[in-house]
Amino acid sequence: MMKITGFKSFVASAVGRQKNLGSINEYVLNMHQVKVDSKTRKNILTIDNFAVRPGELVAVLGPNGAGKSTMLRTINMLQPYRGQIQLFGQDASYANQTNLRRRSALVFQETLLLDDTVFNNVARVLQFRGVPKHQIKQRVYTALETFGCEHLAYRSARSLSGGEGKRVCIASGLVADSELLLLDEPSASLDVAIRPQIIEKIRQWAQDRGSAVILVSHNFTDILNFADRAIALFDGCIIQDDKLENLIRRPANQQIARLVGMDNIIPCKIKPGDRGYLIKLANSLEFFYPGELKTTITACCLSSDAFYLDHTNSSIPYQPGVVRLEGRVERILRGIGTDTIRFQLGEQILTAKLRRGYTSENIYRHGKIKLAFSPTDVHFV
Ligand SMILES: Nc1ncnc2c1ncn2[C@@H]1O[C@H](COP(=O)(O)OP(=O)(O)OP(=O)(O)O)[C@@H](O)[C@H]1O
Repeated sequence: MMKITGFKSFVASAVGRQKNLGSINEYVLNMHQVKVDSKTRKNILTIDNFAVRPGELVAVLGPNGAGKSTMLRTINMLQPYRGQIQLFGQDASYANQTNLRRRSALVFQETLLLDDTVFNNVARVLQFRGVPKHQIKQRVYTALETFGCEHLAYRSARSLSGGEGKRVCIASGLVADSELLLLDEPSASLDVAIRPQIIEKIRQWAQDRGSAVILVSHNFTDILNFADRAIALFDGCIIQDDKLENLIRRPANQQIARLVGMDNIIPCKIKPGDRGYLIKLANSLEFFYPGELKTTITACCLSSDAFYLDHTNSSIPYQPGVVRLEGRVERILRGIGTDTIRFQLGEQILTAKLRRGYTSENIYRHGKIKLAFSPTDVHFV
């Protein structure tokens, strides 16, 4: 009787909390007002709201020490926290944590394997989840094969190289087909040639099984190949949570612009006019911007692929919708298909990416270069 009363009050309080956190099956993860402190430091993590739907592929970006690993550990209930975390519709503070852990998997940044064979390390994950014995061998081999380590099955985990160990950790993390995968730098210590394949295999594996993934990575190529959505974490707080494309093209501030590798971040001043704004860049270039802008803007971001070669006569100084400029070529970095041109404009060095055919014939180091861009390709922060 006591147990039933206890259960009823647990359900009632869980239902109360649920109102803050949305409907039960809509999300695999829902964080609300979550704070993590350590003994020596406050606010390692401060997440107001963050939710992940089944099957979503979310990347987490942030500089060293931003709180990315802490975030994954907190979601995996390895870190004390205040606030509300709901996993698979259940409040993580009150539900059976072992059951919740069986439905998610964390691949740590460090290679963590027990002193046993590779096969036994991976098989243990399935044993912990109560998978019938007769299924274990085949599932372990499928995971090992997918991540290119079936030949290591009976090697001691201690004898593996860094990259081999990492692949075995990925196989262990994915073998149970969990509904939520938390991956902390899965491609770190993998060689450059194999990295895109492994990331693609993780993506494919997750999509085939409808698993949601939260991927932490410093490697921007991994993120581009993997995620649909990305969050930028600074000082433990989510600064931007957006489609990956928006995060790259429309970063919320200069820090994120730098983090996503925005090539040209140019300080600017803006002056309101009749039909828009006059933009004065620090390198003395001025142009007219026809849209709405916030008055707090301090810089203009221009992706290197927004530039194109200006073949027109520069005696036509102004044409609506086009900004023209003349710079001095400092460096030409030859690439496949496109060349990267570093050029000086006023006091600043800017970067343009141009199609190879043009640059090899017409552009020389220390020569002049005439470029143009559209004001609508500029993003202001
Ligand atoms: N137990 C702890 N005590 C004190 N500070 C801690 C503790 N755990 C983490 N931190 C600090 O919290 C911050 C976030 O650490 P975390 O490992 O989550 O960062 P990260 O974004 O994963 O960094 P990296 O990209 O370098 O792996 C760091 O400044 C770290 O030093």
